[in-house]
Amino acid sequence: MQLGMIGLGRMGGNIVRRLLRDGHTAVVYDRDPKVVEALAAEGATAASSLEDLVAKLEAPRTAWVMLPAGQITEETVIALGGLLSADDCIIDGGNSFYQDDVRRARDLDAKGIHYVDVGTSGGVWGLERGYCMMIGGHKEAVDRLDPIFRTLAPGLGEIPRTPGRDGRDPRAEQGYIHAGPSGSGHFVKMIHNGIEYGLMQAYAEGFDILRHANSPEIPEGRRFDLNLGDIAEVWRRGSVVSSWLLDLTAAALAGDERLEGFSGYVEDSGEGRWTINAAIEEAVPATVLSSALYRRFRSREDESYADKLLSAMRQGFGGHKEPPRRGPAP
Ligand SMILES: NC(=O)c1ccc[n+]([C@@H]2O[C@H](COP(=O)([O-])OP(=O)(O)OC[C@H]3O[C@@H](n4cnc5c(N)ncnc54)[C@H](O)[C@@H]3O)[C@@H](O)[C@H]2O)c1
Ligand SMILES: O=C(O)[C@H](O)[C@@H](O)[C@H](O)[C@H](O)COP(=O)(O)O
Repeated sequence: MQLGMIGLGRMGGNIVRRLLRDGHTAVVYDRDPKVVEALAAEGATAASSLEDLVAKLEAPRTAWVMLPAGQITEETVIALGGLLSADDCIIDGGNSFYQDDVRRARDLDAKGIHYVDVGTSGGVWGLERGYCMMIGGHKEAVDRLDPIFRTLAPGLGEIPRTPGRDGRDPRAEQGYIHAGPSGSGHFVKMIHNGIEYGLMQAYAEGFDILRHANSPEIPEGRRFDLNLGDIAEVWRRGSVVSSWLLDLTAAALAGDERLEGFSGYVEDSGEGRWTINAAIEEAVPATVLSSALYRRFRSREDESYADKLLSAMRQGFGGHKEPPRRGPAP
């Protein structure tokens, strides 16, 4: 099948590569001509603009947008909407806010253009492992794009089949679902990322406690100098907390247990915040996910005004002086 790809960064470039490997064809555009040239050398057709990309696609056309979410994606979807015709399809595979999808799908529907939102997970490993996809849109469009999704998905692989799923939609165990109408794909991906924050935070805190088990504050007879790399490794094998995030943790600790290459400033791209907004709207308690999000905010402050205020109040009511700040653990 033929696909137009706009945005050839860490995700879009490898998605195209995985499609080319499986016999699909691609017309590719990025504002950076160097990445366009690189993919053209691997067999894609280069486009020099959105107009050129649309002109090089055969009808009914499919254009996959894999750009930074927000304004850039919004402008590109609007521009494509002006260039494409009825029965063409726009896919947004980035981490867009699901309410934007609902609006865009409604606007494009008026022109007969399909809009499909694809929450895409797998990061830079997707080329080899495949991408887990959570898809929203009209059945007609999603079914038409099935050859693309089938190639991009991981497939059954070595994961044992879940008992009791016979007769259910086989796409889920291949690594993709049609979640529902437009917006639902990104809604599911949003919650996936909210969970991602919580899981990451749980591992981070657990390993931090292990690391401080030799702290001078612990009575001497029960201090432990633990090998975190080995603990991460052994937990990967048969333990209850094994997971891909733990695999990545083990790899990071094997490389440099002191994590010297990181400052610990943890960004967020929005999905965690939207997850909490959804929880509030639904009145669903999301204590772990909220606290993981707030911990990221705290990670960006060397000195916290709130913490200073805590110290000031404590000193005020009890005369408690701040002890000298302890340095980082060895
Ligand atoms: N990196 C990940 O692990 C990951 C995983 C899943 C989803 N996503 C989402 O996928 C989308 C793309 O992520 P990425 O990691 O590939 O980003 P990236 O920054 O690696 O790549 C973005 C690409 O878009 C190009 N670009 C920017 N503005 C453009 C414009 N106006 N027109 C054409 N090209 C333009 C850039 O030159 C770059 O090549 C984002 O929405 C992101 O949230 C990322
Ligand atoms: O499932 C995935 O492949 C990741 O979740 C992916 O979507 C990406 O790495 C996030 O955008 C990072 O999100 P934050 O910047 O919010 O941590």
